[in-house]
Amino acid sequence: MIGAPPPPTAEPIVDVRGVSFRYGARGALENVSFTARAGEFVGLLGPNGAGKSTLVRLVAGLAAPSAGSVRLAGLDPAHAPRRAVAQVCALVPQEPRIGWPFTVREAVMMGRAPRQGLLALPTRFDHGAVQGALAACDLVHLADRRLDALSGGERRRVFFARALAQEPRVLLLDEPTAFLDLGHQVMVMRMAEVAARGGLCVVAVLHDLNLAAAACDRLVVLSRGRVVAEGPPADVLTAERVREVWDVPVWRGENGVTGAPVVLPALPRDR
Ligand SMILES: Nc1ncnc2c1ncn2[C@@H]1O[C@H](COP(=O)(O)OP(=O)(O)OP(=O)(O)O)[C@@H](O)[C@H]1O
Repeated sequence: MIGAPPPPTAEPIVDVRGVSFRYGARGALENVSFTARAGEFVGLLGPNGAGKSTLVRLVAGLAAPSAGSVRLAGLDPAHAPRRAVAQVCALVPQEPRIGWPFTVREAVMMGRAPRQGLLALPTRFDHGAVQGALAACDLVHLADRRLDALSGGERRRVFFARALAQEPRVLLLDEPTAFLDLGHQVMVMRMAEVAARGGLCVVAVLHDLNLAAAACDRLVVLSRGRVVAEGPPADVLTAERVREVWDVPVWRGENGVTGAPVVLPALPRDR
């Protein structure tokens, strides 16, 4: 963890209260409440199908809750103008899509759209934001490469850079470390931490409990559409809770270098 999170008294910029959501007859979220503040890095954890992506989509305004309320810097994101929402919040979805003929630099420049006038040429501020995002994501050497000539992991970094170039107040990341090698997993988590320490509110869906424990200020655990735990990583990631929620017996220890909690499956091997 880099530096300290904001005091718990700060106003939440993401404020989800008593939210439920259904896909047709199937309930995905049930009475979920959750807040996140500027300067905070919050990890959303939970097994497959727990409702994490659905919650992120509601915060980004891509869907409206069937009950309860979502506020994003005071906006109702499902009903506010998309441009106003995009000036506050950038989402890096699980499987971002974009037309292939673009270069990395052009794709990252798309993040500037909510800040540009219709048909206006990019300003030096736009170019500066794009260059900064490319540098932060270790993409400068790939800037003129076409997206279809990148590996899956490289493309994920491009979408992260596009979100940073958007200069949002809230950064929503859905599994930002999927398909990345260990070095780039750590790089992305550090970028998220640095963004939070710089004043962004960062909310990331994560499956790697140990990366989440090492980097996040606070963890929120979803299970079957409900919040079942919330708090600092060391309090949330107990062996009992991981076994209960993920249905796997684990060994719970501590990273000898950082002090962060570590959980590893504790299944005896069949020999
Ligand atoms: N488009 C959809 N139509 C119908 N049901 C859906 C749809 N998307 C998700 N669901 C269901 O809603 C529930 C929550 O899904 P969601 O994708 O939010 O879970 P998740 O925690 O992000 O899972 P994962 O870790 O597997 O990505 C699951 O039961 C899922 O099957």
